[in-house]
Amino acid sequence: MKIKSVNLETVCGITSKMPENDKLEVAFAGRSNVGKSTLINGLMNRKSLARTSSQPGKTQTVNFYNINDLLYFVDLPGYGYAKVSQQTVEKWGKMINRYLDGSKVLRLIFLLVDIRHKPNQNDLQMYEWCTHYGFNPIIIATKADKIKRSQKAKQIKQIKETLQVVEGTPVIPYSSMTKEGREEIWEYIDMVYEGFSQEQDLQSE
Ligand SMILES: Nc1nc2c(ncn2[C@@H]2O[C@H](COP(=O)(O)OP(=O)(O)OP(=O)(O)O)[C@@H](O)[C@H]2O)c(=O)[nH]1
Ligand SMILES: [Mg+2]
Repeated sequence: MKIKSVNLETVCGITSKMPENDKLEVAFAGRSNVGKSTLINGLMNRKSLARTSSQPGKTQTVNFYNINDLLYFVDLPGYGYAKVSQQTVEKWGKMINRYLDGSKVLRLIFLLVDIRHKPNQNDLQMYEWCTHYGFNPIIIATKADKIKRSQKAKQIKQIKETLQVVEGTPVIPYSSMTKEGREEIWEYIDMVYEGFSQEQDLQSE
C-alpha cells in the first residue's frame, strides 16, 4: 500500500470510550520501549507522528492512526514499565483487554519483542490475551540492528520457544535504522486488508 495520508484520529485514555470504527484495524502491542511507536512511524514513512521516547512509558493511551482513509494502525500502551504504580499497570491491562474484546474490526495484531531479550512474563501474558480473544499475533523482533547477523536465528528461535507460538507463526526481524522487515510487515497488512475488504463486500451484498 502506498501511503497517501496519515493522521492521528483518536486518542483514548483509561476512561474513554473506544471508537466504533468500520475500517480495518491493525494493532501493535508490546512492552514499553520495545519500539511500537517507532515501527508505526517507519511503516507510515513519518519521522515523528507517533511520539517516541528513549524513556519507557511514552504511549499511555490507545492511539488510532488513520491510514489513507482505508484502515487504522492502533498503537497500544506499553506494558511492563516498572516506574508506574501497580494500579496504573492494572488500568492499562484493562484498557488493552477492553480494546481487544470490543473492537469489531481488529483483524491483525503485531506483538513486538526486543530481538536481544528472551520474552518475559508480561510478553507471555500479552500473547495469551491475544489468543484468548481469538487472534494469532504475528511477532516482530525489533531493534534487529543491535545484534550480529550471526545471532539472529538463535534469538528468533528463543522467542518462538519462550512464547510457545502457534505453529507457523511468523517472527519478523525489524530495524528502524535499516528498515529491514518493513516490506514483509506491509505484505501481511496488505493481505489482511484484502481479506477484510472482501468480507465487507460479502456483507453488503
Ligand atoms: N537501534 C534501534 N532503536 C530503536 C528501534 N526501534 C525503536 N528504537 C528506540 O527505542 C526507543 C523506544 O522506542 P518507542 O517507539 O518510543 O517505544 P514504544 O514501544 O512506543 O514505547 P512506549 O510508548 O513507552 O510503550 C527509542 O529511543 C527508539 O529510538 C530499532 O529498530 N533500532
Ligand atoms: Mg510508544
